[in-house]
Amino acid sequence: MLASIFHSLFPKPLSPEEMTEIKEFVDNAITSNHIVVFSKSYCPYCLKAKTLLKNEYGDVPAFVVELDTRKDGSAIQNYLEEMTGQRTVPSIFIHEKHIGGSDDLAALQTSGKLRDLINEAPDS
Ligand SMILES: N[C@@H](CCC(=O)N[C@@H](CS)C(=O)NCC(=O)O)C(=O)O
Repeated sequence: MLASIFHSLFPKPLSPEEMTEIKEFVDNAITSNHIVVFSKSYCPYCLKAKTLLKNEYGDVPAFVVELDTRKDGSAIQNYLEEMTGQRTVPSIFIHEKHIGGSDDLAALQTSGKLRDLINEAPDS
């Protein structure tokens, strides 16, 4: 218990190889899936975003990465922050475009733009 608190406060620095693996995993997730949600399993904003996507766009599979269930979760979160400027979860990508978090997703849905964004062909 104390050890796990210590390691979460002072994580072991990653080797360059581990960092490369993390970047490849994130970049590949974003380029290979129409919708990607970097999430935490206990996060209410994440649940709201995942529920909206499931209820409204269940036919478009979303790739969900629960950062709190992975050893490399905080390294992924650091990389996402470096890439997008956003540290909070959910961090959502649609057709490789970073659209933000749960509030941004909900605003896009309310304005009617989310459907267009999800339906739009990736290379159009
Ligand atoms: N307004 C943001 C709020 C997101 C938010 O506050 N998420 C919390 C988790 S519930 C967070 O990322 N906290 C920092 C962390 O977990 O590292 C949204 O709509 O996505």
